[in-house]
Amino acid sequence: MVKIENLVKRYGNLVALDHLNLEVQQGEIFGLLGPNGSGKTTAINCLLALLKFDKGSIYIEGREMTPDAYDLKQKIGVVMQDVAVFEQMTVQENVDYFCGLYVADRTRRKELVEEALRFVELENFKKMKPKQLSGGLLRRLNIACGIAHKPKLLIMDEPTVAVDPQSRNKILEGIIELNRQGTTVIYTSHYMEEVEQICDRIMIIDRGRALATGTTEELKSMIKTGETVTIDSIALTEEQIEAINCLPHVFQADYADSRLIVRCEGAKHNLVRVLDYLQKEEIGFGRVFSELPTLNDVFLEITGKELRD
Ligand SMILES: Nc1ncnc2c1ncn2[C@@H]1O[C@H](COP(=O)(O)OP(=O)(O)OP(=O)(O)O)[C@@H](O)[C@H]1O
Repeated sequence: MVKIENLVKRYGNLVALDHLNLEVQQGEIFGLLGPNGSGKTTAINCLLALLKFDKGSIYIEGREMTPDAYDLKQKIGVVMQDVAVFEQMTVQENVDYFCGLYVADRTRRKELVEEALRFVELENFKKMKPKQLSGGLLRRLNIACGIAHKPKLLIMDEPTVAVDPQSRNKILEGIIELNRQGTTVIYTSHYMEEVEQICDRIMIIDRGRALATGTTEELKSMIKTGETVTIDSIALTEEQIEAINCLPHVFQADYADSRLIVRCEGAKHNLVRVLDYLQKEEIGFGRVFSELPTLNDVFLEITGKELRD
């Protein structure tokens, strides 16, 4: 449904997108995951033909996307990072305005606006002005404005930034429901948990480059880490850290601020082996936990830095 080939975008000397390739299939929720400044918004703005780029091409439904490809734009819904609504209009008037950019027929539009307000659960707020809404409700209004015309392709750029957990869950559930109804979704975020929760496939992006693409399982299977054991409130000597590093299936043991983090390959009894060693050496410790790999581990192994803020 969407194909981006060799996209290069520079802002002066800064290369914001560096030969980015991306393909989104019809019916999927595709996640673009990367830290702040990695190029997600730039990619979206190029995709929407809002931004000129230096090199590459963009196709939607097999047709080249250009600023005047109005019939293609008709099929797209956009929810940008910053809430963009009219302060002087009510909730209902806002949704009607944005829907009106695509749907001229008033009767049909009335139905669509009501449906969108129901979908984001803002029916009881429709006469209110945006400034009377909480942050979470305002986000939901922004979403209603983007989806009312029933786009085939919905592009959402970090729609949950600064949203309370309850509204965030509602937004994520809403995206899954829209997808069930047939909408293809491109979703950008720097929150690995929510990308993992809703996306069928994920592209990890950093410094404008695609680092890896696949399902969550595929991405996690690309890395060495199979399990991470963390032990708090522990005091270790250099020799003991080295000994832990040499335990079977351990490939990296880091110790800092009284915390030991042991990265192991996927194998049985990793935690037991570490604890056995500590017991044998009579080393005391506090909280212990073991985690399966996360997308942060994928990012960390590929880039050497954390995805988390
Ligand atoms: N208009 C601009 N002029 C100059 N540099 C820009 C401009 N817009 C973005 N950049 C730079 O391009 C790079 C990519 O930014 P972009 O906003 O696309 O990243 P992002 O992944 O969407 O991050 P965020 O989540 O913070 O929006 C960053 O280094 C950013 O500072």
